[in-house]
Amino acid sequence: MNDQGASGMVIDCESIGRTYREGPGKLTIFSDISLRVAAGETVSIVGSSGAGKTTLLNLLGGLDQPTSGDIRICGERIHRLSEGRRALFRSRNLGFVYQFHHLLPEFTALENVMMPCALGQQSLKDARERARSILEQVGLGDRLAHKPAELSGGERQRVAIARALVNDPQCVLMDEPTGNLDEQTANSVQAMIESLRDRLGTAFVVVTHDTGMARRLGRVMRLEQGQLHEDHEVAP
Ligand SMILES: Nc1ncnc2c1ncn2[C@@H]1O[C@H](COP(=O)(O)OP(=O)(O)OP(=O)(O)O)[C@@H](O)[C@H]1O
Repeated sequence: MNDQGASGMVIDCESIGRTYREGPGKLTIFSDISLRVAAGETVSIVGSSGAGKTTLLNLLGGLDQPTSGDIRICGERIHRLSEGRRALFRSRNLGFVYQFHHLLPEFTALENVMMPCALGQQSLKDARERARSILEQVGLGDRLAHKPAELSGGERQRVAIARALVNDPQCVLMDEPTGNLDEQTANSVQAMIESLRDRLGTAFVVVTHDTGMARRLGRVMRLEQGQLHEDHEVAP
């Protein structure tokens, strides 16, 4: 696991911008966004559709390159790493959860959660033990051998969260983690994220349209018209 760099921040981005080419012109989504997230902190990012929330999350996760500015994750400028080193860095330090679980249908819950361990140094036995333990922590100790089709929507999302946590990342990036769930299931997944946050000391950055969930998770930032600012109306 990397340390958190000189600033002590898990995420420290300074004045980042992302511009897309659009035919002969350019589309600037944002040009000057700064964000710092401390170890164990949970930050939700809200904002209207098309504001650039997913774009920002992809930059934080090293899945996209900024047009300008500096992104440090655990002290490392990920956008400057080669593709191979970036992939390794991501697998060691970051976890990802999306609106749709993206589990592999032919594998069991346990095998799906073990997958990210394949990039690491762990033995198969250690990886299985780690995956089993994290599945127990998300309340799925009795669903290890179930394939995704044999799980409910909420259970699948719990498996996806367990998979994001299996390598003990410093930070988990979530894009609409409850967006595909009914209200009751969304509430239970949200409660689980809160409990993991309190127990594991992992930082979470959660993109969501659910301002109620954002408020309950803690610090809320709003991305609007290219600006990211603290949202005190939504904040508790
Ligand atoms: N690869 C791309 N090329 C050009 N434009 C893009 C690309 N990816 C995203 N965009 C544009 O960037 C803007 C921001 O998109 P983004 O998906 O980040 O918004 P969002 O805030 O996450 O929206 P939503 O809440 O609807 O998911 C949109 O106008 C989108 O059309």
